Amino acid sequence: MEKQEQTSTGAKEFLYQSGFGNSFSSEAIQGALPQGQNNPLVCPFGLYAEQISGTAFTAPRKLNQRSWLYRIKPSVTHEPFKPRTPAHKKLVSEFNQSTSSATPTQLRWKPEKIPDSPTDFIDGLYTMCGAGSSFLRHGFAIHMYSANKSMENCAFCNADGDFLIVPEKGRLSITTECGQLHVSPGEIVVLPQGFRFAIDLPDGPSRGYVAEVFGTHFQLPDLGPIGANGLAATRDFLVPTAWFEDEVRPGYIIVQKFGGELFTAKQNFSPFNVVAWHGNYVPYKYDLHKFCPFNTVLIDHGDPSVNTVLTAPTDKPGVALLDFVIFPQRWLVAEHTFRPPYYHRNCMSEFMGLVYGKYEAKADGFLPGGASLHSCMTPHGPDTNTFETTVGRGTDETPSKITETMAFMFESSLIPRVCPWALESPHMDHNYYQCWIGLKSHFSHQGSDCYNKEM
Ligand SMILES: O=C(O)Cc1cc(O)ccc1O
Ligand SMILES: [Fe+2]
Repeated sequence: MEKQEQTSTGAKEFLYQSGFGNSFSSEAIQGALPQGQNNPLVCPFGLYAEQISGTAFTAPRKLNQRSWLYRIKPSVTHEPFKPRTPAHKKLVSEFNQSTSSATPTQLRWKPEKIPDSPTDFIDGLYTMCGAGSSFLRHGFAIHMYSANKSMENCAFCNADGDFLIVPEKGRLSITTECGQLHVSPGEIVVLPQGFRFAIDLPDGPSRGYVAEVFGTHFQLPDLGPIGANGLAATRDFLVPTAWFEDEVRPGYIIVQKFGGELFTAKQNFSPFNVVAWHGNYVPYKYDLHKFCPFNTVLIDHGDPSVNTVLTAPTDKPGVALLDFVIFPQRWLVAEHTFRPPYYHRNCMSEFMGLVYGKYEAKADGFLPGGASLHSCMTPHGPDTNTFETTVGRGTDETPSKITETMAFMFESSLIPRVCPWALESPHMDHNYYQCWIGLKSHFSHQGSDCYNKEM
């Protein structure tokens, strides 16, 4: 099924296909997709057939991902890769003592400024933290970006892993080999390992978050007792339709991220020259406002896993390499319950960001474009203000709605190491711990009606 994207601004509209994990197909020129076989001796219109494999050839069928691209010239038609100069010094794909530090401290960052000098998505991308190794195909990296200009005469290709991009400010107009996607704050986009893409900034400055997973791909979570419906619905995932340019582009550069280092290769044509394609290895976007949350309807604060949009699994059942979890608008109806997140320590590590609004556990200090990290077993929870005002309200059991907010969490079973520039960042909130220091003892042998008394 193809869908026309609705835009109220009159911006260029792109066509999308809908679904998750489907076998998709698309042709920009009718008849360009070979029928009945993948590599005919001569492809329609003289195109080259090229496969992109996102899983090992022999991966079980239900996990196997690959697509066939029919293009004007094959990707291989370029000069040798050379290290990009000057080197990008803030990208990491192997986390060890020489690249990053271990710290159990609660960390929080204020939003990064939009750069003054011309900076595109590639130059504006920097790794915050991560674990494991892209070389060993197990691990993840969390990056952020702050950019003010479109990529020009170049395409990016990430050989290390899949990018899940969460824009917080400014739309992204992304050209991929499968076609184009518009991604606004409040939407996310997944650009799987190996696809070439170029990011334009139609609104100017842009900022956001990126989760990168090594060695696996995002999938929808099982719904268990929730049943067959709810959370993110397959039909709300949008995949581009074939779009190509048949252009000579002298000095066009492919920038390849390989082991966290950037390499460049020159070619004289646009890599967005795929006239038709089919397969199940594809870039896609999803509007977080379409998420159908499930939650408590009587007592207690449920675990945030119920808000999982996408999960990148490990080999251990139920244990994620990286879960993408959201905290969207929703009704709170629990009775005699402390409704904000509980105080907790978690064997999983939690990196959080905020797309807009306020987060229910933090009255102040956690801002759109900012971030926090609570690593394995590091205690955290609502700040003093949130606790005092919630408990101070007493047994207010009327339903209340959390509105106009979109916070999210990247949660991993691997323990992140933090990059030096993130630890030394001028945006680091060195007073973060203060948000809990004011939590006082309300303990009383007389019972629990002590909250409104001065302690
Ligand atoms: O720490 C956080 O704010 C994220 C979180 C939210 C929640 O509702 C329950 C547990 C949890 O880790
Ligand atoms: Fe948490």
